[in-house]
Amino acid sequence: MINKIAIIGGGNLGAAIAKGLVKSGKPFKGEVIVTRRRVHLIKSLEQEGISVGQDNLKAVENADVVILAVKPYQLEDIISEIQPALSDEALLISLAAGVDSQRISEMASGRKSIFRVMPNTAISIGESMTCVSSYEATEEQDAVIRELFEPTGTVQFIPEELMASATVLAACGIAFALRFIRAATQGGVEIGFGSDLALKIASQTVKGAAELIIRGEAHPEAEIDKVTTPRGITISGLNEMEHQGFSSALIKGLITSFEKIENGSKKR
Ligand SMILES: NC(=O)C1=CN([C@@H]2O[C@H](COP(=O)(O)OP(=O)(O)OC[C@H]3O[C@@H](n4cnc5c(N)ncnc54)[C@H](O)[C@@H]3O)[C@@H](O)[C@H]2O)C=CC1
Ligand SMILES: O=C(O)[C@@H]1CCC=N1
Repeated sequence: MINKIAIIGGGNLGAAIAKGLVKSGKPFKGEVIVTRRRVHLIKSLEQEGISVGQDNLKAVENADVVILAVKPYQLEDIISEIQPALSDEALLISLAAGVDSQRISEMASGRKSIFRVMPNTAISIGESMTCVSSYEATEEQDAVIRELFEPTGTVQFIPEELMASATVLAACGIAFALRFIRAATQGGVEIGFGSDLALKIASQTVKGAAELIIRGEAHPEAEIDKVTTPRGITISGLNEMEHQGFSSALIKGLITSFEKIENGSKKR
C-alpha cells in the first residue's frame, strides 16, 4: 500500500505527474508532496489536494515512492541530498532522460529497486503513454508501479535499452504531434477558417485518427486507403506532402533526438 509519494522537482513534468496521480482517483491512500526551491511557483497545486514544500529531506521521509523529476544533471546532487531520509523499502523512480539505472544505483550507494519512468505531459489529463523499465526490482514492486501509473494513461514495461527510444517516440512525441496540429491549423487558416476553428478541427481530427488505431487496432495505411479516393483530392495532397519530405522529415527528426540522447549531452 502506498501512503506517501514524494516528487522532487515541481517543474513541468513533476507538476504534471502530481496532477495526474491525484486526478486519477489515487490508487493509494495518503499524500502526494511536490518540492521546488522556489516553492511559491507551485503553491497553486495545493488547490488540487497536493502538498508542496521546499525541504527535500522532509518530503522523502516515510515516502513509499520517491519520484526524481529534476534535470538529468541535477540527479546526482539530489540523490546524495535525500539519501539520509530515503527508507530501504522506498521505490525510487527517475524521470531523467538518458541516465541509466545502473548509474542511478551507483549514485545511491548500490541501491536496488530503481525504476525509470518516461511518461509524457498528457499525464496531467490521464492520457499519458508511460514507458517503464525496472532495475533489480521484484515482480511485486513492478506491479506497484504499474498500478500507480495505469490510471494516468497507458503503461508499457520495456527493456531499459529502449528507454531512449521511448523518450523520443512518446515524450518528445507530444511536441512532434502538436507541431503537426499547429501546421495543420496554419494551413486551415489559409483555406478559410479562423484560427480557433481551424485548431478545433485539426486537433479533433488527430484525436479521431489516433482513436481509429487505438480502438480498432487497424494499420494506419489501411485507414488511409479508406480516405484516398482514386484520382481524389486526399491522395494528391498526401503525395505532395511526401514529395516535400513529410515522412522523411519526421523520421529524421526522431533520429536526431535519439542521437542527442545517445550522445548524452550533459547539461540538458
Ligand atoms: N516525459 C516527458 O515528457 C519529459 C521528461 N522530462 C524529464 O523530466 C525531468 C524534469 O524535466 P522538466 O520537468 O522539464 O524540468 P523542469 O526544469 O521544468 O523541472 C525541474 C524542476 O526541479 C526543480 N529543482 C531543481 N533543483 C531542485 C532541488 N534541489 N530541490 C527541489 N526542486 C529542484 C527546478 O526548480 C524545476 O522546477 C528531466 O530529467 C527530463 O529529462 C522532461 C520533459 C518532458
Ligand atoms: O527535451 C528533453 O530533453 C526532455 C526529455 C523528454 C522530453 N523532454
